[in-house]
Amino acid sequence: MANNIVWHEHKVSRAERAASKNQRPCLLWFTGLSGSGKSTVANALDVALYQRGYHTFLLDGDNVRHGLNGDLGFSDDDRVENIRRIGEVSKLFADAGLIVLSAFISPFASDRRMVRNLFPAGEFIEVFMNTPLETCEERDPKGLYQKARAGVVKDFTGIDSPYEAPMRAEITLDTSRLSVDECAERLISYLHSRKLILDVKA
Ligand SMILES: Nc1ncnc2c1ncn2[C@@H]1O[C@H](COP(=O)(O)OS(=O)(=O)O)[C@@H](OP(=O)(O)O)[C@H]1O
Ligand SMILES: Nc1ncnc2c1ncn2[C@@H]1O[C@H](COP(=O)(O)OP(=O)(O)O)[C@@H](O)[C@H]1O
Repeated sequence: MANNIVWHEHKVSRAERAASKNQRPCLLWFTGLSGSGKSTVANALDVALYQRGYHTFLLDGDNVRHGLNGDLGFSDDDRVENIRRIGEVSKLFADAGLIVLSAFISPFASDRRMVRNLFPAGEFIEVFMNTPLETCEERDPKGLYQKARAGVVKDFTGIDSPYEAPMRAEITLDTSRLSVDECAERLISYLHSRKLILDVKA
């Protein structure tokens, strides 16, 4: 596939780019059912980091599926390709020195492992939104569970398409028990404790 293509080393390294931002590049990978709070919590963390002066970028399921992955649906194969592309894009943003927040259902453990393996140890942080299906379905912010139960939407995660829960996520959050702010605080504390952000300017 990549015949006759030579990898170019950049003159400015990812570490140098990140050091000038007082942070280490990393990827926070939010995974969980639709309605589990991935977007809401990722956005809250994004705002909190931005307000403290860190450089971030948020990639979100619905938005990426409008553009880059507009050709993909929700078959197993399309979900695999969706996550493969997003993993590569996340890596590019991290190479730019950013703290990347990616919020996708990413139902298959093997795909999440593939993305993890693109990153140096400690720079892929799996955030498992372990909100019970009942709560997600009760919230049903987009009315999709109702459509899935009625058979109007097919292959819906948690209903007629599988979700493989992470076994060893770095962080697990249940938004039926924690507020948005509590979730964001836990994530900030984690980043701080791992020295991924160096100086919290609260
Ligand atoms: N069949 C089916 N199953 C699951 N989700 C569906 C489906 N059809 C549409 N949607 C909407 O698409 C959003 C999930 O896209 P993702 O790219 O995160 O999915 S995946 O990681 O490829 O499984 C998901 O967004 P979130 O609710 O934010 O998770 C849904 O709004
Ligand atoms: N503690 C909480 N954390 C995150 N979302 C919550 C919480 N409590 C209620 N919600 C609501 O649940 C819904 C979660 O939807 P969303 O963030 O889009 O989830 P996902 O991106 O996983 O599909 C939103 O309507 C949000 O306002």
